Amino acid sequence: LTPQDSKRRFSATPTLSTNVDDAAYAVHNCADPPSDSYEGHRRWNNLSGVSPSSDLLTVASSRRFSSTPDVLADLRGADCCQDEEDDRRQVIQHRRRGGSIRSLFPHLDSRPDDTPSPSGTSAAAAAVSSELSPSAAGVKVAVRIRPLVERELQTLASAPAGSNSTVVSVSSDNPKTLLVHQPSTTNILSFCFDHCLDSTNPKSETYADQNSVYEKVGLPLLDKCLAGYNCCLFAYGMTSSGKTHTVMGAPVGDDRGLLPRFLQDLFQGKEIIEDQCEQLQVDISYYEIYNERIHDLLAASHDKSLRKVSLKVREHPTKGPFVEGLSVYSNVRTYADVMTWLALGNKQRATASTDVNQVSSRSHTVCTLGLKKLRIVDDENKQQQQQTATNTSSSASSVQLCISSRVNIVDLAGSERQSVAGTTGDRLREGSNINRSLLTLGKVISLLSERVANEAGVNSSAKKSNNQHIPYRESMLTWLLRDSLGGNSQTVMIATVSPAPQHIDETLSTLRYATKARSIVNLVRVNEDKSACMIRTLQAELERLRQKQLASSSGSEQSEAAVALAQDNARQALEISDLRDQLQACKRQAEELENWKLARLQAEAVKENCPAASSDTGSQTTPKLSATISTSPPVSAAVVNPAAPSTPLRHRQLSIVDGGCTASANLRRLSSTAAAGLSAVSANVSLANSSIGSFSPMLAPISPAAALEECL
Ligand SMILES: Nc1ncnc2c1ncn2[C@@H]1O[C@H](COP(=O)(O)OP(=O)(O)OP(=O)(O)O)[C@@H](O)[C@H]1O
Repeated sequence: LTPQDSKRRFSATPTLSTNVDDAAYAVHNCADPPSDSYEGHRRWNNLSGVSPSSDLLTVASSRRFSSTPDVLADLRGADCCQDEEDDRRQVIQHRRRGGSIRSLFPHLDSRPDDTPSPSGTSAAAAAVSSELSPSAAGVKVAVRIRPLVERELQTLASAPAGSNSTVVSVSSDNPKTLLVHQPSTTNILSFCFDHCLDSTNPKSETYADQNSVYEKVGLPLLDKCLAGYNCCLFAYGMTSSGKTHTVMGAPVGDDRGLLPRFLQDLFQGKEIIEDQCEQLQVDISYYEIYNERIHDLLAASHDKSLRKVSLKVREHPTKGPFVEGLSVYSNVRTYADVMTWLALGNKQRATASTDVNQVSSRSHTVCTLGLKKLRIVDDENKQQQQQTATNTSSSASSVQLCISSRVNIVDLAGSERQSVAGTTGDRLREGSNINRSLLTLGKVISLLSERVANEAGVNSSAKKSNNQHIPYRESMLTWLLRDSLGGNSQTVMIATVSPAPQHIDETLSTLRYATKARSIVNLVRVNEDKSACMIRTLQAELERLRQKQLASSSGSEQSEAAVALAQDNARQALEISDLRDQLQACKRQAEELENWKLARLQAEAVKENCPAASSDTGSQTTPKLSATISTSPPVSAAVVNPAAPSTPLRHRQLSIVDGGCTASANLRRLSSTAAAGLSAVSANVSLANSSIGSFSPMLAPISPAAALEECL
């Protein structure tokens, strides 16, 4: 960093007493975004003056330590608080704008919550087991074409007229197809990838800036790692093709690379997750593989000898290869904190100038983020746990591990030709080591893609090469990335290429590697703690039982209603039966009336045709009634009540009406002999001042003679 640069950049803060403050300012407060990536490079390297405090050194020796605010404050000064506030404000603003958590982080939906499905435990258990069982996930490949750089433009200026300035482009027909124009043969080769990102011309509509690269490549990985999958992103390409620009870019501003953007969103997501009774614990480690040796980039020491101590790779029986003694900063709280660690690592990584790249990475760097999603168990849940797990009641913790994942972001050193890079001495040795490890990486990729082809039955020599050994341990890089290549990881390769004709061979080589990498299939699964999984299943079971109990209690309410309804029905049935009885009675009355009419018609017929005979025969068959009306003056109307002949005669009454006066007589059966003449009076008729309104309206008033006839 030249004094002029420094003056320009830090003009806003005239008195910065320590290098630590400079570093913090460079990371967090640079108001002037870098004009190009080289500027960005320098900005990261500006942190070379960071000299961590002795406190940090003491903690660092224990290798695993927490990323406490004091430690970070030592590294970057007090300005951090402002950045934390900014992060928080961003999230709050998003919420105020009505933005939902889900819209910002769709992955929050991808995990099944604890609410059991109606079908109960079996569904919950099935969901749990399906998450834990591995599924196939192909390695995704994105290719990014960087713009021509100054050096390439100069070379082109001296090229013969009419020659192509760029030989790599994205097909206008298919955005996933990359076209390479071979200048020597005028052939056009096409390659297919998951994303083709053209960053050659900022004025083009399809220009892929840093943000669109992040959204296409980084954001899906963020979703995956928050859902509990291990993830890996590695940038691959020749030297100076734009790997570091893509992964790191500048620490601030629009030129920020994929990793800072990823971290920013991760920490925004952390805030949101923590609003939901969950915690997201983020650990960070950062190392480089330089000349096949591993250096801890976060071994924050001013002592250079300690900083460059070579660490060893060991094999954990279940977790696989790991770097022994690597510093891991646990529980990093904010984006500002994590950027401080990243800045420290970037300024410690090995870079040097070559003929093709002024700031060429001389090592592969691996930034590893360990994520742990913890659930804060409330008292109710705790009680439930105590009930289910009787022995653990005293040790029930208030925090429960749900899922964990590991993210490796790898910025590989670029392959280089000695003749082009113009390297000698240390640079040459570095270059050959870089090439050797990249060669092993290429071999591993080739063998893995062959294995996939064999399994698919594409390769004829299937049997032979299916069991072929994959030489992961031939280089540190492939050994440490074993899980990312053919293991349990959602992996993305971002291949960077230069569009310049003079790099066409390296470009084609990169694209062929990328094509092979794209055919690798990993077996991925959610890293969920088994006990958490068990607790989740038990909670689902408990909830199912609760729901069942709730349903049965609401069932008893229903049965009460059913009883009331049944009683109602019974009441109604009784009423119906009453009505039916009444109807029957009415029908019977109607029948009696019919019968009576019939009898009357018969009597009339007998009287008209043969009165003597009829009386003889009638005396034998039908008992007759007779009455002498001895009223004076003679009555004008007579009514018999009731009219039905089936009613016993003694209950029937003859009423004789005359001008409002009623005479009534009880009818008596006469003997058959007496019945022969109507003169035999047997009815006692008395007059009374009573109304006849009580008589049935069914019987119309008729003449006294007719009334008597009816009685008979
Ligand atoms: N997309 C881009 N837009 C603008 N400039 C870019 C882009 N990609 C790369 N560059 C420029 O190209 C040069 C080389 O980029 P970078 O250092 O990222 O390459 P590299 O692949 O990491 O190289 P090495 O392997 O040597 O480290 C830098 O000056 C950088 O600014």
